[in-house]
This record gives sequence, C-alpha cells and structure tokens, in this order.
Amino acid sequence: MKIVLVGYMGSGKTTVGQLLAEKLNMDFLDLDDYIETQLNTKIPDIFKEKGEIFFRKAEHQYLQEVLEKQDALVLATGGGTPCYSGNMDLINSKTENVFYLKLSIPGLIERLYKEKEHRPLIKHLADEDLPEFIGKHLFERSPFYAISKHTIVAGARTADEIANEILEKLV
Ligand SMILES: Nc1ncnc2c1ncn2[C@@H]1O[C@H](COP(=O)(O)OP(=O)(O)O)[C@@H](O)[C@H]1O
Ligand SMILES: O=C(O)C1=C[C@@H](OP(=O)(O)O)[C@@H](O)[C@H](O)C1
Ligand SMILES: [Mg+2]
Repeated sequence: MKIVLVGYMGSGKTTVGQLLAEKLNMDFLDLDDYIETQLNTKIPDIFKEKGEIFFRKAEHQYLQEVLEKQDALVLATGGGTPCYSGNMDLINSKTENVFYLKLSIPGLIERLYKEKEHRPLIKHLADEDLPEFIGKHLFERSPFYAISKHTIVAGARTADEIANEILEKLV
C-alpha cells in the first residue's frame, strides 16, 4: 500500500506522515529528505546554488523513483510537489490513498512565522509580508491539491487525530 500526503508548507505532512507510518508499521519517506540525501545538499542550498527549476526537476525524478521502487510506504511530499511536472497525475496513477492536509491561511501563517528559515520560498520575506504571500500562493496551488482523493481538515487538531482519520479512510 502506498499513502501520499500533500498540502501547503507547514500543513503537517512530515509530522503526520511519520506518525501514520509508525501506526501502520510501514516505511516513512519524506521526499525533501530523500532529495537532500541523494544530492548530499540541504534544500535551501539547492535553491541557492542551483535554483528552483533544478530543484523541481530533481523533485520530479525522485518522486518517480520512490513511487516505482517501493510497494509499501507513507510518503510526505513537499508543498510544491503537486504543482509541477504532472506530479499529481503520477501520484494518482499509483494510489488512491492520496490525502490533502488542508489548513486555513491563518493556521498556516501561525506555523510558518516560526519556521521560515528552512523554507527557501519564504525565508527572505519580512514577517508582515507573509500573510499576503501565503494567501496568493495557496490560491494558486489549491487546484492541484484539490485533485487529491481525500481532503483532511487539519486545523486545530493534533497530528494523532489527523493520522487516525487517515487510517479510517485507507483502502
Ligand atoms: N496537527 C498539528 N498541530 C500542531 N502543530 C503541528 C501539527 N502538525 C504539524 N505541526 C507543526 O507544524 C510545523 C510544520 O509541520 P511539518 O510536518 O514540517 O509540515 P510540512 O511537512 O507540511 O511542511 C512543525 O513545527 C510541526 O511540529
Ligand atoms: O512549497 C514548496 O514549494 C516547498 C516546500 C518544502 O517542503 P514542505 O512543504 O515540507 O515545507 C520544500 O519541498 C521546498 O522548500 C519547497
Ligand atoms: Mg515537510
């Protein structure tokens, strides 16, 4: 069984994915971690040294690789993964267990204020510009996230509650 989590930066994909894999006793893979290991470079450095287009090509290549090589896994994608290179079609062709972790804009802002540093798309923004950026960016990305089979409302709930809801919906 393959389970794939998608959603905006800060929506909890990595946290919930890890917990879900533990509950199911399955392998967990975070696509960003996988890319960092394969390229031996941290995500912010990949963006800085090679640029976003290079990152998106690598992201697509490694997404294909992990979906091909492992039959059973919980995969946390990056926030931009669904929006490039036909990645959402690829994911949907491999499994029905695709979950969009949906969080409100205020919920995302609250989390991302504290977590800007590791996220190259927002680290350069002043705190007061974050709400406008996230609002616009989420609007652009939402159509891609919405192609997921399942949408999980992830606001004001613990990672444990979210993982349990996903467990109930698995096929
Ligand atoms: N259900 C939750 N409730 C409260 N905080 C959460 C929850 N899920 C994740 N977080 C916190 O939100 C931040 C972003 O989570 P993370 O799993 O890295 O998101 P993503 O991988 O989608 O970017 C982390 O600080 C994490 O501890
Ligand atoms: O939204 C994005 O385009 C990105 C999200 C990040 O992952 P998280 O969603 O886990 O922060 C990471 O892939 C990279 O910084 C780009
Ligand atoms: Mg993550």
